Amino acid sequence: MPAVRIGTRASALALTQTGHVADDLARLGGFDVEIVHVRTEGDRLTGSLATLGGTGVFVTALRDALLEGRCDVAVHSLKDLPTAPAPGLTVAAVPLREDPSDALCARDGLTLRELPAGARVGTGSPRRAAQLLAARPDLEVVDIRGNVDTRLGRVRGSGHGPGDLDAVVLARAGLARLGRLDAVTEVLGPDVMLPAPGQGALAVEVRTADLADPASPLAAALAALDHKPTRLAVVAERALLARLEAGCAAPVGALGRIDDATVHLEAVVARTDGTRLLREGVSVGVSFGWEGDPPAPLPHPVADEQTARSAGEDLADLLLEQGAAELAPLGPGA
Ligand SMILES: NCc1[nH]cc(CCC(=O)O)c1CC(=O)O
Repeated sequence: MPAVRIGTRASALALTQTGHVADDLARLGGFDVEIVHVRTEGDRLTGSLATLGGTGVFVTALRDALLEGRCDVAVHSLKDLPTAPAPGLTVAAVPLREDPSDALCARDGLTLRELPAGARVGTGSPRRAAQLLAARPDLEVVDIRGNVDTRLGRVRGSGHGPGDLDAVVLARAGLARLGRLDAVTEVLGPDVMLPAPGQGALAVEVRTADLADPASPLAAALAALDHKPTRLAVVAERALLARLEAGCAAPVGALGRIDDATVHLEAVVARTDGTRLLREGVSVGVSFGWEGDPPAPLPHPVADEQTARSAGEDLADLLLEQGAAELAPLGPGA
């Protein structure tokens, strides 16, 4: 049986995500999968995520492991992946994404509307803070970080931590993967909170050289794992982020959806205190790249990705025309 080594961070979330991809690769390509643990800078640093500066703290060590041949495949949370391409590496699969929503995990089953005035809500994300405060200006947003269990433990009555908060906001997808949907008291719809670009999706990255033969077992298994509508949605979301020159800590939300061969992309740029939100959307038809007679699927839907990318760029330009850069810290060095 061909062997493949998958690199992962050692966090519970990374391990479950990697485990799912490992199972998929074993099923699709009959691989003997070995899991390799890689320690990343993001696991060591303890400061607020918003103050770490720069993007991709969770990603660099995994990419180094790939480039140095210590593993063959790396699984990332797509929202943690910088938008700049990594020389020598390719995201060969974006599997079907989970519900990309954010989720409120509050004490006593409370929803966002039901939280009392002045309630303390924990998040380290300026995007979540801004949209929370836009919906409920009376809340007190508390900057927190740490893994999912640490954050859930800070909710009063959770029984697992100090309980100094009334609620926290986390990605629903991460909670689903960890089997902790029991903690969710409200899934925040896109009308209230647009997720981070790429939230809920995974990126399966490999050395570009290993894809040279598209018929190789690894390339074929990755092509089968790739979910085209998810890929087009995240390409649009990430093109917007790149055009805005916004990092993962910027108060920018975006959600792409594919429906009837159309990419619908919605985005928000916010002032972190929630006093101003700019929200816009675009819809652009995509071709699904069927070719030949009889039609055969293209293995690499290049044309579609270009259309999805320009949807993201056009929406970013629209937001910039409306003053996005005056609201939020965007641009290099932001
Ligand atoms: N930045 C941390 C991170 N990276 C990916 C997820 C959740 C899973 C996902 O979005 O795919 C999380 C935790 C969170 O935001 O709650």
